Amino acid sequence: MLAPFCTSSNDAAESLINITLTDVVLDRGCTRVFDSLNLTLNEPRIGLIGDNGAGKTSLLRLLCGLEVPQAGNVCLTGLNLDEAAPARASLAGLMFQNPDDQIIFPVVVEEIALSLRAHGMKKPQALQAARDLLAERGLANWADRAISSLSQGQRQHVCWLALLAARPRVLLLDEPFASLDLPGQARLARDIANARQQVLVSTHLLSHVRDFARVIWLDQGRVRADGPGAEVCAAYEADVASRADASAD
Ligand SMILES: Nc1ncnc2c1ncn2[C@@H]1O[C@H](COP(=O)(O)OP(=O)(O)OP(=O)(O)O)[C@@H](O)[C@H]1O
Repeated sequence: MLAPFCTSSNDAAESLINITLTDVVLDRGCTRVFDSLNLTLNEPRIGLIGDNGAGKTSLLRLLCGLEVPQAGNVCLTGLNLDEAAPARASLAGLMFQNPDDQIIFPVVVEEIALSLRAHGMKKPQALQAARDLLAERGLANWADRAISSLSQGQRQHVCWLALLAARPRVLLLDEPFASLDLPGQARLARDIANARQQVLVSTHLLSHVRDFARVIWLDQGRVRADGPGAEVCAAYEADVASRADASAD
């Protein structure tokens, strides 16, 4: 039997891990993305917003060890990326912007079972638990479907279920709503609200983070604003509107 994926907000608060970035410098290719970035990320729900290329994906990739900074430190629970490496998959898990960058197996049930096997389940048990998870969600008929037969939004849904099954302590979601239809967005928003883990969400759909206690607006690799979602989203929208007006003149 799987542990429940959702719990009360009190339990979510109890499972917070301390994330700090200190003087982080990150280059990707010939682009300097971050130049001395400092952040402490301790809230249960944090939104990341900003223009294309602002650094949202790069920040999420740093937190799960897919990017290594040229200088500075990224620490999870007080451990830097190297020290945290053995436990990293159980600390932080990324849902990629593009499902095809995340999905490994050709069939839905195998992809979700992979996440469960990371917790030591044997293959037959993991496959059965993956089927049970899909059935609980009314998706039993997806189990044996080829990933290649799913739409982009359906693949994103599989990625979300695989991440939930992996149960890392921090869920890093890179534009998770991008390909979802409106019912899918509502379902994912409800899942995020109920998740027992700490959640960082990057999105261009501000309605999904406006109610968060904390939203960070990244602008060309720098923190332009950081505070309650309603305030930071309003500031970003005002800036976007003023740039649109300026370019129309
Ligand atoms: N694979 C890469 N190689 C080189 N540079 C990259 C790579 N990926 C991103 N960059 C650069 O890093 C910077 C930050 O990109 P990043 O993907 O983090 O932005 P983002 O805020 O997630 O953008 P978007 O909203 O378009 O997803 C950009 O200048 C981008 O061109």
